[in-house]
Amino acid sequence: MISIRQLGKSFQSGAGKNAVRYQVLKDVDLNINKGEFFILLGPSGCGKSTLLNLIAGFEKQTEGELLVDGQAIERPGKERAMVFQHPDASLFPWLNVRENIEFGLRMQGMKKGERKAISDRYIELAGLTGHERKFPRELSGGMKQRVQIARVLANEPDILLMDEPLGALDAFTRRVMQEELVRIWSETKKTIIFVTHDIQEAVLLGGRIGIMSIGPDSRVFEIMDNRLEYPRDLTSREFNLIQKKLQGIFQDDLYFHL
Ligand SMILES: Nc1ncnc2c1ncn2[C@@H]1O[C@H](COP(=O)(O)OP(=O)(O)OP(=O)(O)O)[C@@H](O)[C@H]1O
Repeated sequence: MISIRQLGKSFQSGAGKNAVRYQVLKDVDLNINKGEFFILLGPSGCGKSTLLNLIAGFEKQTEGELLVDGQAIERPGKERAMVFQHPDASLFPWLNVRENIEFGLRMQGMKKGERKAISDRYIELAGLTGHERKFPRELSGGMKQRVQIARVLANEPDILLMDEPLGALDAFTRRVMQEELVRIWSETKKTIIFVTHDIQEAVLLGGRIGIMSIGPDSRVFEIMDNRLEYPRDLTSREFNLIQKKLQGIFQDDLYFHL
């Protein structure tokens, strides 16, 4: 579904004589299949968000090829939706939960009855039943994130791009939301590309885990298969083996010289 070949992205800082180019990504090769839960894992600053922004069409690559269903990505598209770490940045404070979820549908000119049928479905799926009339300021962090996910899903994208969507939540809420996300993914069969720097979260969620090297010139240098059954047991021996294997990669001196 998503095919990435020899992808590179550099940014220029400063101008004229003082201009400096920083090559964030170089030679990224990656295929992501329809319906998979794919994790991009790497330390802070390695370029995970940059790669996600390229797939979203928010940025343009400087080298290489990025295709979705055989088409080059030139700009953001309805079939790709981003879920950000901080829902406050994307929710409208003057709209209640239902109105926020229906926003994109209203912009498309969809009639009220049709909109309600769709928002009902995603309100239920995201566990927001009973909170439809609340405004963002009246919601907890986890609930706001549920609204953002429901709103994105209501627009029926094929691909969900999630940039550390649970990173701002407390540990307890984060665990609940991780489980919820697995449930939503298995019920909707969406393709998810999920960015994290948390190894445990990667093992808990990912079917495949793409491990990124430290920047500059970052790339996905290894893809680990994770065939553990969902929902996953954090305390199981198999879970801990995969987690340890990943920790080993990041602690190895070789990692810093990739
Ligand atoms: N618009 C930009 N202009 C210049 N440099 C940028 C820009 N966006 C990102 N970078 C640089 O690219 C590098 C990778 O940033 P990016 O946000 O993709 O990393 P990340 O792995 O998502 O980090 P984190 O986990 O901390 O969010 C950083 O060195 C950053 O300074």
